[in-house]
Amino acid sequence: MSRVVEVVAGTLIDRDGRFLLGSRPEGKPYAGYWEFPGGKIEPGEAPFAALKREFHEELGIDVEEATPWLTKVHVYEHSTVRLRFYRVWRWMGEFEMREGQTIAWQTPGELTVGPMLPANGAILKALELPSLLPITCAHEIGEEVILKRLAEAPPAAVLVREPGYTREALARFVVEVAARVRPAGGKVFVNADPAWLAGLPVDGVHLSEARLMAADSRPDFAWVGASIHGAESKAKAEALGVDYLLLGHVKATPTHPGAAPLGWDGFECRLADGCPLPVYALGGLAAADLPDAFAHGAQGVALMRGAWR
Ligand SMILES: Nc1nc2c([nH]c(=O)n2[C@H]2C[C@H](O)[C@@H](COP(=O)(O)OP(=O)(O)OP(=O)(O)O)O2)c(=O)[nH]1
Ligand SMILES: [Mg+2]
Repeated sequence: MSRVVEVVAGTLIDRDGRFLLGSRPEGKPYAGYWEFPGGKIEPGEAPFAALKREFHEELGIDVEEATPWLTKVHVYEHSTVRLRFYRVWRWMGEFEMREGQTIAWQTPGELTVGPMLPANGAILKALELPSLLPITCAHEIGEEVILKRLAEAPPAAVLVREPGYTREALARFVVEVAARVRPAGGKVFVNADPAWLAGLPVDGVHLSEARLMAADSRPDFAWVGASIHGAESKAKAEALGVDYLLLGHVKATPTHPGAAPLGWDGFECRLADGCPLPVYALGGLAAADLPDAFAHGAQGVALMRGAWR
């Protein structure tokens, strides 16, 4: 394979959750296509330094706080690129279109500009996912408290996971969850045999690591998630075209008594070389762990007991 061109790109996220796209200027490959601002890393340059330089050169703004996100290798006709996407949380300065480009603030899932650079599909989907993913544990704390919480504050997405439930019990609970979450625009994912979900009001299926490893094709749902523990299942999830991953456990949790937690360094290590999919950190975590999760490349935090306290 020819040399891989190292690229950084940044997703600016504003207070309303909108993100910034720019059009590629005339004279470059894919001129007129839309992209996240960024560009090639210079020899010897650190990725974050390259991100700051590119934003200054292209938009005249200073990136003050950014965290690493997805990493994606894509083969174009003109070159093979390794794209390191960052989420940019804070910046200073007024926008100046220094390359004659156009910019547009966009709402996740409701793009009004196009076409987008072909490598960017997974990142657009990741932008539709929240930072916090609550996971149900009605088998431990009862359904009532969970359904009450969902009604009071419907989350942007919820993962139903009820080991030990019969097919009928799970179906009934999923309908109750969906009735509280979906009218507010939230997504319902369910950890179950995909065949159990036919006809139920769900947005996605979540595959346990065992189901992921046994799957020979992507289940036919708008969203497919998977739990992974290491490189083998991560590779399988990428090959299957999964949309998001859960990786843990980061801290000690009653779900896995006796098994040593990964810690944040272990979590990051499992994603060595980056991951083209958004990854939620899981296991003994709370919303207060979000800054650590972002700093270690996570999409956010998946909460089980911590979501319902
Ligand atoms: N900036 C950016 N580049 C992307 C994205 N998606 C994607 O596939 N790419 C590819 C397109 C290009 O092959 C490469 C970025 O190179 P570039 O031409 O923008 O590089 P640059 O800003 O340093 O420009 P130049 O100085 O080389 O003209 O990465 C994206 O979202 N943002
Ligand atoms: Mg550029």
